[in-house]
Amino acid sequence: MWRNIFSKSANAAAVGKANFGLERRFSAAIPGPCIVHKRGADILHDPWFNKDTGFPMTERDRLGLRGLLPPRVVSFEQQYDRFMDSYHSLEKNTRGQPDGIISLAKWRILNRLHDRNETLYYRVLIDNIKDFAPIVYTPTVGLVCQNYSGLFRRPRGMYFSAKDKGEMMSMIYNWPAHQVDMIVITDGSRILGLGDLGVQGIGIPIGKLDMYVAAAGINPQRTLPVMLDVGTNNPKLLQDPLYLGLRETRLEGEEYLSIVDEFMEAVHARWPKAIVQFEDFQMKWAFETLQRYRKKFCTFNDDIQGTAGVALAGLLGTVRAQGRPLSDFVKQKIVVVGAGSAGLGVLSMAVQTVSRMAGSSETATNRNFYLIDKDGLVTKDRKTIDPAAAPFAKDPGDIDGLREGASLIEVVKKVKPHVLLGLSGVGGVLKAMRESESTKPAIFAMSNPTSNAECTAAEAFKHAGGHIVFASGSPFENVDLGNGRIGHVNQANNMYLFPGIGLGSLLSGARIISDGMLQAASERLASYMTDEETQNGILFPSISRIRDVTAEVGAAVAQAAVSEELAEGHGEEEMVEYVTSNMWFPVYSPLVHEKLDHID
Ligand SMILES: NC(=O)c1ccc[n+]([C@@H]2O[C@H](COP(=O)([O-])OP(=O)(O)OC[C@H]3O[C@@H](n4cnc5c(N)ncnc54)[C@H](O)[C@@H]3O)[C@@H](O)[C@H]2O)c1
Ligand SMILES: O=C(O)C[C@H](O)C(=O)O
Ligand SMILES: [Mg+2]
Repeated sequence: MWRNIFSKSANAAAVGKANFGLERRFSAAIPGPCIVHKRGADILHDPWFNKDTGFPMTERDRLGLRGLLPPRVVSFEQQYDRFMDSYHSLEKNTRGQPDGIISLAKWRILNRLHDRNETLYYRVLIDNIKDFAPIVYTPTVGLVCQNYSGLFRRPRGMYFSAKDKGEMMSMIYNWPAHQVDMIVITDGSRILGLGDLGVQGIGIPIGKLDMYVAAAGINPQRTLPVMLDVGTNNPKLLQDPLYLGLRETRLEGEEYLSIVDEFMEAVHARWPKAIVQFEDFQMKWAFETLQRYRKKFCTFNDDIQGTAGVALAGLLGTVRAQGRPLSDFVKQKIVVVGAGSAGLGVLSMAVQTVSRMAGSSETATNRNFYLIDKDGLVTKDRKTIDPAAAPFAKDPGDIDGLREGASLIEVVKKVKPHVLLGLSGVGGVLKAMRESESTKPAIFAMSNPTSNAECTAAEAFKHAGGHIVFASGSPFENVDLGNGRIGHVNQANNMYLFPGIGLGSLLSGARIISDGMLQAASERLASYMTDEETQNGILFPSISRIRDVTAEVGAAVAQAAVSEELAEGHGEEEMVEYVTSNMWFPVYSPLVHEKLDHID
């Protein structure tokens, strides 16, 4: 019933019964044969096809592998168990060492498997997503990026640099896969909350695409991580002899945009339907590239749009957690700290939602939202204000004694917000939240990685009170509040949405990714939780349910695309089933060799 509250929702309309008319893009759970164009040792060295000791004898004969492997054939299950045993031994052997050392050791063992045998890698990742996501994704991926030049062994993905200008249209054909569906690109300029890491930021697209495979069932052979190396302004990296990127300061202005334009043209010339996700671009380029490409290509910016959808789902969940009707969202007082791509993305989606609920214009619905950046409360009195932040600047007449640049603590004390949402990496305000007007105030410490979180979960429950709702961008353990009470920790991370946004767009064949599709994604995530869960402060599902959540989100996105006539129709009832049945799942497929000169 709750799902129908958004009466103007883009996904509300049931759509026609016709199939999308697309060929099935992903292999189904029962594997069909897989065509390979190589033989012998070349297959053993190709992680897409390698089965290690798992090649059956018939296949060893067919592919010229006899004698290249020890004679015993080991089953997939045995290989799986052997890997997990090694992983658990590593856990035991590193116990007591510093966290960073342990995390990197875990990342190395997983990365070695990734480089050797992708089928086994993705199977262990999917089955153990709760334990492995914090290693291949946030927070360890941040540490990997920081140490990337030293950790580098084998390349993964593609690197387009400022030196490749004029070459990209041909370079794109160097990528070995015939079809690419999903691309995640970064220029390394704002990696999590760690700043400009230049070429080392490639770890982020790799980690995001791992989540696409694990959560959305995108075939890994159809994913492409991309680094756009336009230099770095990080003085440490510029002086580091081991640094693997261009040792030049970043391109700016038209020079910068011409590189991104060339990349986008090259990608879409080869794979016209590929979806491009922009990730961890500094704010000015995040907004600029989104506006530049979103009407022309199927593309979205995860930090602006994915984050906004996840935060909105959490904000709506907070209203439910407070035992109030969803329509009370229009009355929620929300303080957002951080006026960057993420904070502004959240605010604009929240404003759109309030204006839809209240049936009023967006300018009239800003009253309850407060924006704070490194210079304090953002008001119209500010001398220079970023155009993207301007719509959220407070009217000095509206802020009841607060002034331009008021500190976070002043704002929280005065406003007594229902929700404090951090996307800036700054903390220190928790005690003030005790004075919130809400019976169940919410704290969203969304900055990543863990070291940049606005506060830890334990600090939040200790200082703001055991009754709060808490969510963080990076994972924390639940908190023991004593007397058998548990402070539940939610992970408010865009990983709950971007895989479904990509999957739903891909399967529907949508031409672009519209606001309606993003809104549908967010609402489906919000409605995924039961009333009982939200009342217990559980706003987001456990990550172990991420494949199921992603199927739901993907279906909502596809339905919204259909109802906006951005894609062709499909019956609502079958949509989740259709999406689920198109998810790739890692099993060994029989390999069949085909000579390349037999292909047209
Ligand atoms: N949980 C998630 O899903 C998620 C998604 C996107 C971004 N993030 C995290 O959010 C953070 C910000 O990302 P972004 O893209 O908006 O970055 P950004 O660089 O565009 O913006 C950072 C903002 O923080 C503000 N800031 C810096 N110091 C401050 C201070 N002392 N007090 C108040 N504000 C201050 C800056 O003025 C700026 O407005 C990063 O740590 C990122 O990892 C999390
Ligand atoms: O990468 C993440 O974990 C979330 C988000 O995209 C971020 O930039 O922090
Ligand atoms: Mg990001």
